[in-house]
Amino acid sequence: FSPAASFGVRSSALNMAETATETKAFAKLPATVKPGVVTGKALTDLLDNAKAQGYAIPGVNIVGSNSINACMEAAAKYGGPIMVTFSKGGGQFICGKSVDNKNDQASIAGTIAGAKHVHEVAKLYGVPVVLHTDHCQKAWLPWIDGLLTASEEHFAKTGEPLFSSHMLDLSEEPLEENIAICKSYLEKFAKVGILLEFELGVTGGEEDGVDNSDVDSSRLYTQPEEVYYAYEQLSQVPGGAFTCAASFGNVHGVYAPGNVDLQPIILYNSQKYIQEKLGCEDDKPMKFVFHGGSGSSVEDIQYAIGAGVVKMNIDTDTQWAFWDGVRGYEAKYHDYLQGQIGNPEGPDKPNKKYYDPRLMLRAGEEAMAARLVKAAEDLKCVNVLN
Ligand SMILES: O=C(CO)COP(=O)(O)O
Ligand SMILES: O=C[C@H](O)COP(=O)(O)O
Ligand SMILES: [Zn+2]
Ligand SMILES: [Zn+2]
Repeated sequence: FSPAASFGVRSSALNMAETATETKAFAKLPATVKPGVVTGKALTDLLDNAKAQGYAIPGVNIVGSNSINACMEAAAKYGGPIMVTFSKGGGQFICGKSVDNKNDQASIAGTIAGAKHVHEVAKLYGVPVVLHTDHCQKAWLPWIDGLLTASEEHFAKTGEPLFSSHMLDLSEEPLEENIAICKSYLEKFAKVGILLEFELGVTGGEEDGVDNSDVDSSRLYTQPEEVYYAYEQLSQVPGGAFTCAASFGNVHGVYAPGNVDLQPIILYNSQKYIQEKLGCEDDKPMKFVFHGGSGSSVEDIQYAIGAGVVKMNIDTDTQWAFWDGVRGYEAKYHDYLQGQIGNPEGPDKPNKKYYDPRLMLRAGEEAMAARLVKAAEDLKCVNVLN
């Protein structure tokens, strides 16, 4: 099974250029996966490896260079890959909230700026980084169109797209329309080696400002027939690579115990159904994505990995971690942070060394990175590089 067989096709001139500036390969990962941004065939190789070895990669929502760097710092610590994920709102935030976002211009510019930051620095962290975008409903497709144009330009220059993968979340639309739009985008993505993540069913809680807390609970649980329909349709795209965000009761956010009823068995049932329909050897033909990872139990997470989950999204818990780091900093240095001058050491003592924003932001980064190391442990994504 190799839906992306044609990814990574490059001109021989580009191949020669790559040999000249050779980057070291990782011992435990396929040779195509190198430090820096991972796209095309290298990405499908990485996900195949995750599926075969039984680990999943953290997909982390970021909002700027602090959270992006915390992701890469964590990946270097736990010794595994990371997926840096831009939401439309996160991209807009990187551009700056004061900028008019007409026609998604700020979201597009900010997401590209964030991606370029990663392209520039990722190799210095020595880890494979997947550049991904999060939930995109139908009305937001112009955001993805802008990013696709940037990837096409990047591909023309370098033979690789700017972004590794995009999620299209058309689960508000009827299944046939959802998959038809996904298919038309996958045709464009495949030409430049971008992977598609599509969604079936609804992620509960809040999803990019859409409040799904009242949806009929049956919509929170995807049916195996829907997964097979999507698989069968999207497999028709030459060179297309895709993952599926199926709903098994996932909810964005963290709630009091008893409010979320995860049923990852749905993923097993879907795999079994597809395998029977296809008559294939692979007992996990679909690569699944676990949304709403925050607050999930290690048991549910590892069960889902056994059913073919290769990525888990985490946002709320890393938001909390970043804040908790800042909060801890403020608590520790409270008496040095009440004015520019004057602290417990004397009324004339300057406090510049305490209120420099880098100090509290660094505390946030450290706490976020520590939370991501824990996530990677839960996902069995530790020490998979060498
Ligand atoms: O699914 C997510 C982003 O798409 C993250 O969900 P959580 O905020 O629940 O971790
Ligand atoms: O599910 C997580 C969302 O994609 C994050 O969206 P947001 O940045 O608009 O909060
Ligand atoms: Zn959705
Ligand atoms: Zn999500």
